[in-house]
Amino acid sequence: MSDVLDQLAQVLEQRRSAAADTSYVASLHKAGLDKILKKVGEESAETIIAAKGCEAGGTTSDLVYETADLWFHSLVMLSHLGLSHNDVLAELERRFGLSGIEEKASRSL
Ligand SMILES: N=c1c2ncn([C@@H]3O[C@H](COP(=O)(O)OP(=O)(O)OP(=O)(O)O)[C@@H](O)[C@H]3O)c2ncn1[C@@H]1O[C@H](COP(=O)(O)O)[C@@H](O)[C@H]1O
Repeated sequence: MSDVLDQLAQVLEQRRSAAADTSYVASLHKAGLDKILKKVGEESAETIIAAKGCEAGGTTSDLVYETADLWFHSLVMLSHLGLSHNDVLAELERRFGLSGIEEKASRSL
């Protein structure tokens, strides 16, 4: 499945120099970081609402759809700043197996 992320990262990179009137991603890059962050914020809020709806007995498909929107716009944000999902995956890999409780305790030493 990470093939999808690799392929999407390539497309997002290409869109940094594409015409804004033919591509949604290019239009976000052209509009700039503040516009991209606004979309990340909106999609975060929509994901929270979908998760609450899910807990209240709503469909899981809404939550999956909104989370995909959030991930997608987060990937555009990373790409805009010269980063990719690989940077985030490397950080998750570094943390893998490290208990969150132990990590927090080590910060207060
Ligand atoms: N995965 C996505 C993807 N997910 C969501 N979206 C778009 O993100 C937008 C979500 O915004 P909203 O739901 O808030 O809708 P909106 O009200 O129209 O948005 P605004 O006008 O408020 O900005 C919609 O236009 C969706 O179509 C995506 N657009 C593109 N991709 C991928 O990016 C690739 C490149 O896209 P283009 O750059 O458009 O060719 C595509 O081939 C896809 O793989």
